[in-house]
Amino acid sequence: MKMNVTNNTSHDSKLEIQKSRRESLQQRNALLTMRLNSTNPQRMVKKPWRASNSHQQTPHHKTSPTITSKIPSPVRRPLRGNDNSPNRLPLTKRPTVDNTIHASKIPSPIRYIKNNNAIVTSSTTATTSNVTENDYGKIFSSPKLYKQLTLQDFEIGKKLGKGKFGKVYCVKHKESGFICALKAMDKSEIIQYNLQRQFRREVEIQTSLNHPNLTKLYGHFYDDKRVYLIMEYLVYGELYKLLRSHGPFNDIIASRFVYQIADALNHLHEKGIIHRDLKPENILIGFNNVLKLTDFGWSIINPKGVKRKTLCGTIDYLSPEMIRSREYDDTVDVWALGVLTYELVAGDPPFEEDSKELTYKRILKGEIRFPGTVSQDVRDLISRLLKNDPKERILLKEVMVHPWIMRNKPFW
Ligand SMILES: Nc1ncnc2c1ncn2[C@@H]1O[C@H](COP(=O)(O)OP(=O)(O)OP(=O)(O)O)[C@@H](O)[C@H]1O
Repeated sequence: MKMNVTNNTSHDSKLEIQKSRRESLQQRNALLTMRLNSTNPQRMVKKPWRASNSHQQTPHHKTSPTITSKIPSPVRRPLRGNDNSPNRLPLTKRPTVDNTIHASKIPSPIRYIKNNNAIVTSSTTATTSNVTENDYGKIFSSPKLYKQLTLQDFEIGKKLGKGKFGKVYCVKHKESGFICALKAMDKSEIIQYNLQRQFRREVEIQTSLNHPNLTKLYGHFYDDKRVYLIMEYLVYGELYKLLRSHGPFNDIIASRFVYQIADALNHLHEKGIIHRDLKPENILIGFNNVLKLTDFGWSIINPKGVKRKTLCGTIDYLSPEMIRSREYDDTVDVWALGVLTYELVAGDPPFEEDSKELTYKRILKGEIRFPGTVSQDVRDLISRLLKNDPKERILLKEVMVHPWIMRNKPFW
């Protein structure tokens, strides 16, 4: 639901906004309840969203994509820690995620850009909760409840996915009816990989953040075997899967996505946090194509001016200074945003090669080859983000007002 709030908003229109926000929360809960119960909502038929400035659409653009259940998951090469580091994680392929409900129950998020009335029509059979967004955080941060939370407080729904250290489920908090994502991780594995400190840091950082484009962590609890993270539930899953199934996005969609991630990164940097693992796998999609950056496992609180040296991230997204083992700062996220922007409009990362060594070589060379379908405006932005010298990289605030963004913004 798109709302324009101006400074002169009257009391009445404020009430109107609050009301529509509440309604949209109820709609959200209704859809989530449907998904939790795996009921079969009517297929929501909507006009495919078309870009009004169609000249900007790439030949790859499809107007009505559907997320398919079995999306081939090309090998990504996560790189975690120095080769000698005890914390180095195995360089494994990302696990395949059971995405069946995404495919069968809920249409592509892209269709929601201009037409989200479908949420209303589809929710008639579902039960709704009266919990408002502000209450969500309170439910789990209330000292009384927080201390007492156990797995029994949740109704466990579908498995949403599996990460290296745990499984993620769609769950309903029985008392409030609030639907969220619950990530369960084995304590023994955290200890085995010596990740206690990293885990604690991830929880601390993510709990302290509050931004529309960052996945909220409402709280956590544990039992003898596992620790559980209660997270905001992002109904459409990973941006990576959408990109794989949809192909490159047109400028209107991609610019909106890039704007949101630039905003999220800017917020993190203002708080002195570097994400260090930006990539489409770590971006989840909520209602109305709102993107949420997630996975703060490699984030670090980094006071301004302090440089870091740890090599981390994913090979295709590594910055030249990281590859050269030089000191770096939050501009590594700006580089990664350049790689992400390229991947969104071209379909693949800019320096992708068959081997790690060749990829490194291409990153260091910094030569960007654009497919003919990529517009001049976005080429300009990508070139400014992917500057070899970190000091020359465009500021995130400038990204948000770059001509590519500004020209496409009216069509979001
Ligand atoms: N908040 C969420 N809402 C909806 N789906 C989620 C949420 N968090 C995770 N998922 C799904 O569960 C999958 C596993 O997530 P998880 O965070 O455990 O692992 P990961 O990020 O894929 O890998 P890693 O183990 O490297 O962190 C994700 O790929 C995503 O599809």
